[in-house]
Amino acid sequence: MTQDEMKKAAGWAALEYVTPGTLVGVGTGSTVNHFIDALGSIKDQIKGAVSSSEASTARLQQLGIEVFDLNEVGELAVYVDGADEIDGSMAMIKGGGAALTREKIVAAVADKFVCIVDGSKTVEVLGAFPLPVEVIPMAREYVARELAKLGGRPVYREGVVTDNGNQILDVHGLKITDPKGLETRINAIVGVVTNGLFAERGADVLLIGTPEGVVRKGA
Ligand SMILES: O=C[C@H](O)[C@H](O)[C@H](O)COP(=O)(O)O
Repeated sequence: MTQDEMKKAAGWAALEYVTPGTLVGVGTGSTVNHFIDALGSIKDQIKGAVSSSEASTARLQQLGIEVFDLNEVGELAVYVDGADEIDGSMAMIKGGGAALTREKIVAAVADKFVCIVDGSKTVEVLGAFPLPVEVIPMAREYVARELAKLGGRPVYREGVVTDNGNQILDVHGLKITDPKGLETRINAIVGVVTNGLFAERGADVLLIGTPEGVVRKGA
């Protein structure tokens, strides 16, 4: 079974968490693209979606799914998204696709976060995947110096501009023993828009695509 087939299995399994007649929060990335395709198969049964990126919006609309502005809707029942890493406490590193800020916003208004991954994304300790940090462009080098003081090695993701017009620093070499504490600490650096630690608001349900089938954790 290929990695993409495992992502697809997890993406389609997430349909179970979609309630007919509701709006669905939709994340970003190659795993979520499978979920979007799955949503397309039931598009007449849902009200529409709230999207976390221009890329997901385009894919949703291509399938005929209406995309709503978050400011025009209330709470969402469910948010479905992938992750770059997820640990046993359901804390995640996200933002490999630079969509972390809008993802964190949509996740914040959802009752339930359903994380969909292939088996390579589950880890004991977060941090082997470089931690993405979205920064206001003029603050990039200042933020990089502050991140270095925390023990990381920030690398500017050259050529990438986020949907919000900002830049990304990928922080290598962090030992993330306290995900919630580090999430709060990095967000307190002036010029940081968001960091890719989703620990304060982790996942509620984890669907892992494996060669033996989809493994579920949480409820
Ligand atoms: O910014 C991107 C998102 O956080 C993605 O959810 C994450 O990078 C996982 O993406 P993929 O499903 O492509 O591995």
